[in-house]
Amino acid sequence: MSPAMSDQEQIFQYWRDLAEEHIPKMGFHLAERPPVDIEFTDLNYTVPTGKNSSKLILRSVSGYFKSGELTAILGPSGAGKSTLLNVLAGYRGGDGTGSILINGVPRDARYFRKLSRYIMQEDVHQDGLTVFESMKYSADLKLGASVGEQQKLDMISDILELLRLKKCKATTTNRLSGGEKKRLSIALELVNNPAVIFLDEPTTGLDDLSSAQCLNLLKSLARGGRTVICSIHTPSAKLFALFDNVYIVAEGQCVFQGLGEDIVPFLAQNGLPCPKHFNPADFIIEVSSGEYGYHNDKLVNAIENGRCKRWNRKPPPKDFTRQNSEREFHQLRKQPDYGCSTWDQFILLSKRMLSQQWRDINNVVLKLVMHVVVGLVVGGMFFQIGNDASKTLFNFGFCYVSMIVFMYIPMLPALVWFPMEVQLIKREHFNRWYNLNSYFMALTVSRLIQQLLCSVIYISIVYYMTNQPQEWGRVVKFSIIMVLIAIASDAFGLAISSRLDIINGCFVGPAISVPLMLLGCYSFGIGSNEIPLWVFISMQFSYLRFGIEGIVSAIYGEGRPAMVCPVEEIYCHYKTPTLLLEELGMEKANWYIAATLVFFYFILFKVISFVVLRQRLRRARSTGIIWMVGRFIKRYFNVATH
Ligand SMILES: Nc1ncnc2c1ncn2[C@@H]1O[C@H](COP(=O)(O)OP(=O)(O)OP(=O)(O)O)[C@@H](O)[C@H]1O
Repeated sequence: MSPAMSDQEQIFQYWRDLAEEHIPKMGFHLAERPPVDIEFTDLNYTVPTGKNSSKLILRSVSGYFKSGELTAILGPSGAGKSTLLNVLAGYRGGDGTGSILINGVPRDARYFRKLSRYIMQEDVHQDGLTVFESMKYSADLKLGASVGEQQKLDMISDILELLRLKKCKATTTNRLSGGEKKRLSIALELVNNPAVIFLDEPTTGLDDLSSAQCLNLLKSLARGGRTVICSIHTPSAKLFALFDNVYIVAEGQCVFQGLGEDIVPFLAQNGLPCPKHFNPADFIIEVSSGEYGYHNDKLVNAIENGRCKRWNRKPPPKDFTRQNSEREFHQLRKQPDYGCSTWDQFILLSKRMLSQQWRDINNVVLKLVMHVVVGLVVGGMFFQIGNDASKTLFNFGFCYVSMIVFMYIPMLPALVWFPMEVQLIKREHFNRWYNLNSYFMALTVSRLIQQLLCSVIYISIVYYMTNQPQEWGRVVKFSIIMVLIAIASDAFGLAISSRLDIINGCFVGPAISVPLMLLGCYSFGIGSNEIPLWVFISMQFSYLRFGIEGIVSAIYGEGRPAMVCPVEEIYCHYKTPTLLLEELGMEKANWYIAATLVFFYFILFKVISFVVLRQRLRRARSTGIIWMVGRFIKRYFNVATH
């Protein structure tokens, strides 16, 4: 060590030399990348906080993040680190202003997303898949058929080796430790060798050793010519020495940008000497938090809110030329948005969803057993009444109960499961794994298979036990309408939960079902002529109305002959099915129309959840009706906060 070095510089040098020995070497398949430098100027970002109010989170910040460097965005809690990262990655951009240049050219969000990856703070992974399978799906989706099978396997092996995940290759993702989950998040995004990697707090929840290993890995990725930018909470001196560039944010403004070891002279120049043996990262964060009085304006001015490059004195890596980068940019523009076609994505996603569903064997068994038990209970309660003319109204009760069973059983799991799934979709879709069309098609198909199986089990039990008409036509029609109700209810649950979180969704879903059920049965006992016009119009919005019409038509419609009146009964009022249909207000009900309308609602709910999800993934603030409905519910009926 040079004797001319200050104490802090010597400490820095010591940690840096030590870290150098631990930086892993890149595998063959993570070849070096041409440089992608990011420069931003006068970036402002505002979020709405109320009807007429907003909050300015980023205030005219500027900065320069070079390729080949590991950059840390540091700052006190709430300073705006994650927001800056989100805006730079393009994850949020709704109400932002300012310029972002990529290699000196204004960022085109669409192309930029092809060369960057964003690793979010939450390590949510696809349950039920092993580490290797997750990597394989990632490779198949992102690289498609353009890369041979053996090449993909070699690449996966390289990445798993680099991230020390080889030993847990066969472990399912839900059994991984926190550090392993974090490394898997990084591994999944390394598959197509991105040039820019954003990471939101990659060391949160990790112990010192795992944090060091994680940052060493990021450093090695940066060495390969990538631009690696992460937000991070106060790192130890040892970790801090790993960063090539640090960007400190306080109150949405930049208070320092440059080499970590230059923080000490920078602060000293501004009359804030860092105590000896004090971690400069801790000190500047304490200063910007106001521990030693208010100095932020002075620091922001000194660093020109990020415009000053004086402290960013590290030369850019030599090996990469801008020419290469421009060539790569040009090629990127020609590349399709996704690694494989919509059809291939659909096949891969369906395969993934189906294997996840069937591997969660406890859930499959629970669903099947539940349908058997409910079937036996309903069948037992309405035992052998289907052809008994003295129990016709009671049998109508069976039809109604079956419809409610097929509404609640598919809807409630969708309300609970989908908000969690949305977090995964956000990550995978943002990082260009697949488009939403193929995801939705795969989701629909994969859920349909289990629903069909469960429906067949329930229907076989109840239809036989309750002695409904043993005519094939009626059996088929009853089964079809029941399955349609089930899939429409599942789609209804997904439509709600694609906008709301679990708590609000579980409140709103059943609450909306109540009027739908009431509208479904409104005319019972009064006949169709007595229905007020406004109720009649409202009834058209209840898919359950068409559901019950379909069930009743299948059982009693189309000229069913008179039922058997038991000898012990003197008089059976509803012996003739047409009389029952009149009293129910369903004399004009037609099974084909009812089935078509339930199917129409299924499609409508699917379209709603698709549009809502697309809007959420785009992260654009719109004034659309769905956004407003979501805001309204969150604002005035948010049971999650009460
Ligand atoms: N949608 C929003 N509505 C209102 N305020 C918001 C919103 N998003 C962020 N903020 C506020 O903006 C500020 C910066 O948030 P951000 O998450 O970027 O901070 P951070 O520096 O990453 O904090 P931490 O280190 O605690 O994660 C915080 O005060 C936060 O409350």
